Amino acid sequence: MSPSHILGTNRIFRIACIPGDGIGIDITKAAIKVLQKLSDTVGTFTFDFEIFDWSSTTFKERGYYMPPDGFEQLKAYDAIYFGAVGWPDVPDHISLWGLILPIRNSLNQYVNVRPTRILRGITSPLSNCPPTSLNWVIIRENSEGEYAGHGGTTHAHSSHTIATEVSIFTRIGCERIFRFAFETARSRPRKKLTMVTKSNAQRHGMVLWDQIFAEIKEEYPDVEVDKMLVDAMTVRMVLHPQSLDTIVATNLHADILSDLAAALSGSIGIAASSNLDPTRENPSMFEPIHGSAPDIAGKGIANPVGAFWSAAEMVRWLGFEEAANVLMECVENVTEASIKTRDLGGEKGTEEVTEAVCLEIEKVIGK
Ligand SMILES: NC(=O)c1ccc[n+]([C@@H]2O[C@H](COP(=O)([O-])OP(=O)(O)OC[C@H]3O[C@@H](n4cnc5c(N)ncnc54)[C@H](O)[C@@H]3O)[C@@H](O)[C@H]2O)c1
Ligand SMILES: O=C(O)C[C@@H](O)C(=O)O
Ligand SMILES: [K+]
Ligand SMILES: [Mn+2]
Repeated sequence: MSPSHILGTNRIFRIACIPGDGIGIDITKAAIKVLQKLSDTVGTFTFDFEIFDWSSTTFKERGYYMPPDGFEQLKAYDAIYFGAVGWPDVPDHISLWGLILPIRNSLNQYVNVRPTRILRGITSPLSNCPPTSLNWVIIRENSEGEYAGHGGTTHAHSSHTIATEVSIFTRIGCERIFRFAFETARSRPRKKLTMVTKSNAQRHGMVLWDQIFAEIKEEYPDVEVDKMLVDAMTVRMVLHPQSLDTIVATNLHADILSDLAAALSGSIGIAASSNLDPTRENPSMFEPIHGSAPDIAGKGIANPVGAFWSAAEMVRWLGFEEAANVLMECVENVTEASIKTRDLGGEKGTEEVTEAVCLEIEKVIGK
């Protein structure tokens, strides 16, 4: 341990980076560059990045995404930065279940936080939607529900093939995600939480979900709550975005709603996520919500903004709130100056946007 670490003047954080596949590689490189610039310029923390080559490419060579001691390796780090996993020549359930889902599960990252707002210089595809009208945080249950992985297939090779995909809702799983969601809602000015469900059609797990929400809300009398069926929620997000603030939803519902939220705030390429272990016993993992985007991979045009926003959330989680805010200010100075990729109507490449953010960091912090 360095003397500065002991004195606390320069905290050193070990970051495990898993770029993965496709544009995951480009945007992780961009995020590392910006984080490096931020730490060099701020001077109170340092990142020690280690790159893990766990991807669909290495899966095809070695037969596995993560080595058997993969989780143990990750536990030695302060945080994980993730790009994306998935490539057309590997079935998507193999890649997801080979890497990202087991990490979320094994490291107890039971919360996925997905903030959405309209950044400066970006316009929503919704007409009449100023930035003040769309400012949400989606809290995604990240450990069970429709992603429990329970089920199976029998009677294959017959006309009676059966496949089940069993959703699992547990009391503990529901209680802990709702408490996190209420705490998030309470920490925001509007103190407002919308719970998303589908308990009209799904009469067991979703009914338990609703029941436990009703119990936990008694602990938070200062938070205003309402409840939406997920289908109607899509309509409300589009037609009355200003009526929403903090949103809590199941693993699958929030997965879908967060892509919609990203599009409504301008692009899937700007949306961030934090996979958190709120107990802090294990490292948390930060990644943009988008995937490997095979259609644009290798072209140098991936939007790195979602990767930068995720990096800012990592900095915040590690305790440097002010530096996280400065990073977001710099990112928004760049989008406001119209230095944008094609998905946002611009013409810049990933590297040009990255360079612009680095220059902005020097300018803003150097002031
Ligand atoms: N957490 C993850 O690692 C994760 C997330 C989503 C999808 N996936 C995987 O990624 C692969 C592709 O999935 P998909 O096509 O459904 O979703 P995707 O998010 O990769 O792409 C959807 C569309 O959005 C565009 N897009 C995505 N990110 C962008 C960015 N940063 N800049 C500009 N445009 C961007 C893509 O070009 C594509 O047209 C699949 O294998 C899927 O399983 C992984
Ligand atoms: O389904 C998933 O969780 C993978 C991906 O779509 C994501 O949103 O991270
Ligand atoms: K991702
Ligand atoms: Mn998704």
